[in-house]
Amino acid sequence: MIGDLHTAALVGSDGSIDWMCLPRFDSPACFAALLGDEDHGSWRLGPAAGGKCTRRRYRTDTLILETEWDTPEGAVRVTDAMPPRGEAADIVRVVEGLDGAVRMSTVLRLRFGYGKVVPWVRGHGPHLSAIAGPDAAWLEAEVPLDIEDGTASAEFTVAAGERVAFVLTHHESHHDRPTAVDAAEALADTESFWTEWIGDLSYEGEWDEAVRRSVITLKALTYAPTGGILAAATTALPEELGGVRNWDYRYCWLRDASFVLAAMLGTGFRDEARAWRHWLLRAAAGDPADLQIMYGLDGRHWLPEIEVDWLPGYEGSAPVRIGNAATGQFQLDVWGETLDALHLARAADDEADGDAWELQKGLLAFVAEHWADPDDSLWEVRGERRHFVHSKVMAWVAFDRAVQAVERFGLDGPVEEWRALRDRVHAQVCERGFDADRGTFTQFYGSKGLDAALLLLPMVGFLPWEDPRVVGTVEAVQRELTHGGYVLRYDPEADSGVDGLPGREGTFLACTFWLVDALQGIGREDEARALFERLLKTRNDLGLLAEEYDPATGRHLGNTPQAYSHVGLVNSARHLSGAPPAARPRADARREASEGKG
Ligand SMILES: OC[C@H]1O[C@H](O[C@H]2O[C@H](CO)[C@@H](O)[C@H](O)[C@H]2O)[C@H](O)[C@@H](O)[C@@H]1O
Repeated sequence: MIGDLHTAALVGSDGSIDWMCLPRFDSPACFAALLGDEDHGSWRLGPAAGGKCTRRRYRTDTLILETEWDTPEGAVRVTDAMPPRGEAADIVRVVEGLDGAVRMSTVLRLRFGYGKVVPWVRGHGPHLSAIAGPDAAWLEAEVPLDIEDGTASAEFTVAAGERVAFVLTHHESHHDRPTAVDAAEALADTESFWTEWIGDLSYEGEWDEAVRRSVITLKALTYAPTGGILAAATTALPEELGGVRNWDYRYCWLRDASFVLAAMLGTGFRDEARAWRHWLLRAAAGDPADLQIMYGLDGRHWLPEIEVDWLPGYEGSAPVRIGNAATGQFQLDVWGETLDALHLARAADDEADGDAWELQKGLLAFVAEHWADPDDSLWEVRGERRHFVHSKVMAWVAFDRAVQAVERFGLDGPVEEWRALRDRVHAQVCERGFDADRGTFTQFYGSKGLDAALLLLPMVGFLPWEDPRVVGTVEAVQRELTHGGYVLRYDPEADSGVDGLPGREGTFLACTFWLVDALQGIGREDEARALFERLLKTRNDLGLLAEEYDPATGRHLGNTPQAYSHVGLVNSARHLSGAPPAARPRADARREASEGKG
């Protein structure tokens, strides 16, 4: 991935950019080969003989990608970057001869509108323009280009020490052509931006390189103009190859963003936390009953889900979806996660209240009225609504953080009512959500299934780590919900199918990081470390993680790179390096546990 905090592009190991939406992450793609073939839009730049690179890496602590090929003719490097956004979006690609003289080729197929629209492509001396509908792009190339059927291509030779630069600039078609950036200056600006940004990192634990790459990836998934945080940079990468579990993640989930915020605050990035809080206050303004579980990058509410029939999908995994119908779901956990994130922000930042507290009181009134309703859960199931245990626990979190806001921070509110609600939810979960015969909490009240989200119960302070019900749950998840040593979110076949979808899916990387934290929390540190090391090996060659992983094939599944997974990596590294594995549980929960009460 390269990106400019407005959008991102995915570059293959063959030097082809196969995914890119312009001008924003959630705009229609102009390169959609990832979900079809090269005719759905791609830009290849590499040796004319083709093939995968010999090696690639990010230039230290930046999003500047260096891809190198060793060939029989010599060696060559392509450096790709998107400089900080100025007048327009730019992609800079610089070919550099390292050894010998290598024959190179480039083929640019711009296909706007998710691969459907072939633009008019015209040459203008040393550059070309491509225009269709609202989109226009200009390519500055230092080699002559052939143009045929909307495709621009060139073959050229680079000898050691020579450089050939390409700059692609996008703008709305009704605007004049923006000033093209200078490739060398743009690379220098990109390097300065990232190097300065990472300077705020306060992490001093083990696995420093992996943590640095993960926080850079999280930053790259933020939309700078609004502070919104995306779940992932792609749509429709399948959770099962050939299956239908293909969703659009180019939006801001309150849950995912709350997790990112906690990881960012834990590693010293307060500006991002503040920007996200402002985004949240704008997005959630209005009636608290209308709070959505997700919004667009700018806080927009309407994200209708449609299926794109001209894209065959990644390795034939159809449908390709744009938009996300989960927008309209009731996921009770989101209120708890949002209130927890604002609670964390309050503890870290003096400016965190004001309007934010008024919003929180409104959210609490809603939870007080609806915590006993069945919901769609954090897994956004498309089956029947249930009384999901994790959702109820997050309602407990909502009231717990409200009580703490009054007790610790002196804010105003009906604290007695919140205390009473907190106790009622706690008692109900312990009575109806725990299966004493199996010694574990269950996915929903009365369920025979398990849920990896139950690993979070001690993390949020619902019960202490040493409580036998926590230990039993961690052990049950490890025993029954793992595949090849990695954790599934839940068993889609338990309870006659909970998610309403056909097929199965890969193991969920965020949940596997939660198991690392849980093993450490219950005192099995060696196992936690071994699992963490194994998880690090699932990163791709650039340190990136998708949403899911198939241990049988060693392949990533689901959208990529995914914020959830990188949050998991950062948090587990912090915990294993000595940060407490959770906000410490309430003293009274500890006491109740030791007295054997619910
Ligand atoms: O499994 C069905 C659901 O899958 C997606 O949701 C998942 O991704 C979200 C974004 O990272 C995450 O917040 C959620 O916990 C995950 O289950 C998809 O977005 C849903 O539409 C779909 O129903």
